[in-house]
Amino acid sequence: MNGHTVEKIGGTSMSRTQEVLDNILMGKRKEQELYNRIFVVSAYGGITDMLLEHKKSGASGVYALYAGAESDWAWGDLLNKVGERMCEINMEIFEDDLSCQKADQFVRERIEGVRSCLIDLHRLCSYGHFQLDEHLITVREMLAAIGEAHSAFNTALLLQQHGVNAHFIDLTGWRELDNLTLEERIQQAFNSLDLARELPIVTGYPRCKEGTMMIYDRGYSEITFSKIAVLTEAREAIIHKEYHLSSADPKVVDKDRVEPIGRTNYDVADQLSNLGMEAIHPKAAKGLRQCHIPLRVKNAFDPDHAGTLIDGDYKSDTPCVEIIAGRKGVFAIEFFEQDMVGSSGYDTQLLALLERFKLKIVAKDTNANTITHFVASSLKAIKRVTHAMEDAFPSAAVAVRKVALVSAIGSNMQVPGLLSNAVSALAKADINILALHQSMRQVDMQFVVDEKDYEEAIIHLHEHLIESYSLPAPRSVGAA
Ligand SMILES: Nc1ncnc2c1ncn2[C@@H]1O[C@H](COP(=O)(O)OP(=O)(O)O)[C@@H](O)[C@H]1O
Ligand SMILES: N[C@@H](CC(=O)OP(=O)(O)O)C(=O)O
Repeated sequence: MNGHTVEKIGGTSMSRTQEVLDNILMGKRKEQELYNRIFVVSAYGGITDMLLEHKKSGASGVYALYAGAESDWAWGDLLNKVGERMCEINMEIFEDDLSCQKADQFVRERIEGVRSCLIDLHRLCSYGHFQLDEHLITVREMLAAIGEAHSAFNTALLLQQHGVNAHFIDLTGWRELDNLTLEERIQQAFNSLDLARELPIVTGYPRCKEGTMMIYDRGYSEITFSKIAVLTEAREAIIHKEYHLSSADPKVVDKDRVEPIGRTNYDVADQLSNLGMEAIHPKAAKGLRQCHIPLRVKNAFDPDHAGTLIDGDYKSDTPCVEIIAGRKGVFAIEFFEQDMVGSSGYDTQLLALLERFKLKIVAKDTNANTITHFVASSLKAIKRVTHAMEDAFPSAAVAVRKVALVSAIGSNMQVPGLLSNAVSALAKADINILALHQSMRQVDMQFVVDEKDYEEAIIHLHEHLIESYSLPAPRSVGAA
């Protein structure tokens, strides 16, 4: 294990550049304290959404317009807008004209390079021998890369202006003819770096043989971050976020009511990430967990606070709920088939269909004749899969409903009474529970509610299970 840290700055935080510079990148650090850190940066907030598609609403970005080919040139107009937005960001960051010009020139080169590839591909595909579908994943990779190249280039330039020996580490493989694996690309970049004297600012997007977007898709910068931490044997991995990892989303529960979480474990982090909260990408957590590298989640704007320490072994001393988290916009696909009773194999076939249409399963439940999958995907994909289910099982009834999931999560929840408290908190708030799940490991209790009840459910569960919760007194042996 080495003495350095690997640190990731998310897109929302990156947009507050001056604060990031004052709190994280430089702060009050003296010369030597600036080094022995590796920074992995995400694209500025909203940029990847414009390049690909909006992460939450699904609204089309350049990629979606190009892939959909609904309008031949709409993607080009949007690509212009991305370039303009990037140059606006440059202007906000760089006070001197020379640096701003350098940053604008960098943006122009990348945007125009990608544009000419996309136009050429369009032309090639007009002959029919080249099929657009076969190249879309490469298009997606190329577009995504521009966002992180921009933010990493700017951050390195800004630090150099402040006298720091910062290096722009471009893992996007721009105009490089090699075809390296992720591991090879990282090793190649870090082989010749002296971490004691050089501060690497690394693109959160890496181009690699495996296909970053194909395997990890959105949120990929956390994979890069985790792989770098593992390969360079970091002492600690740190994620800087917009908020403290809190007992509930501070945008839903009043900021004064939520508490930062001091410690938790990777099991809890997986549950959060499954709900889309992305405390850390599950595939990123795996590498860190296996190499025993502790992960710290810090609030980018509260630098003196130690943040949340996540490691493999932690269990809270007393049983409690640590976080209330949830996800809106989930579709419940209910598959009802009376012939299912007593026979097996239905589940395997349904899973194969969900896999074929690349639907992300967030939760599922089953009984004698019904299997319900709760999935997070676009309505278009849901319609496709339900039609496929109806075709494959003509006598089954398939119903779809939009719902929300709300979970109470904790590293040690094995105490009687928690579930009944949760259910009564929701009942008191007049919230109808559509389904509920709890596994025997008892790291989470999950409630399915109508989408309109999402916020209220989080607020009430937080109030009753965290704010005003005290452990039930143990029952004495022999009590009546
Ligand atoms: N328990 C929680 N603690 C902190 N933030 C949360 C929690 N649940 C949801 N969030 C939301 O997560 C968002 C932060 O997302 P984040 O992944 O940090 O963005 P980025 O990666 O762009 O920095 C915030 O907008 C916040 O509302
Ligand atoms: N910018 C990319 C990669 C990423 O990880 O971003 P963030 O750290 O802001 O979630 C995305 O939006 O998918």
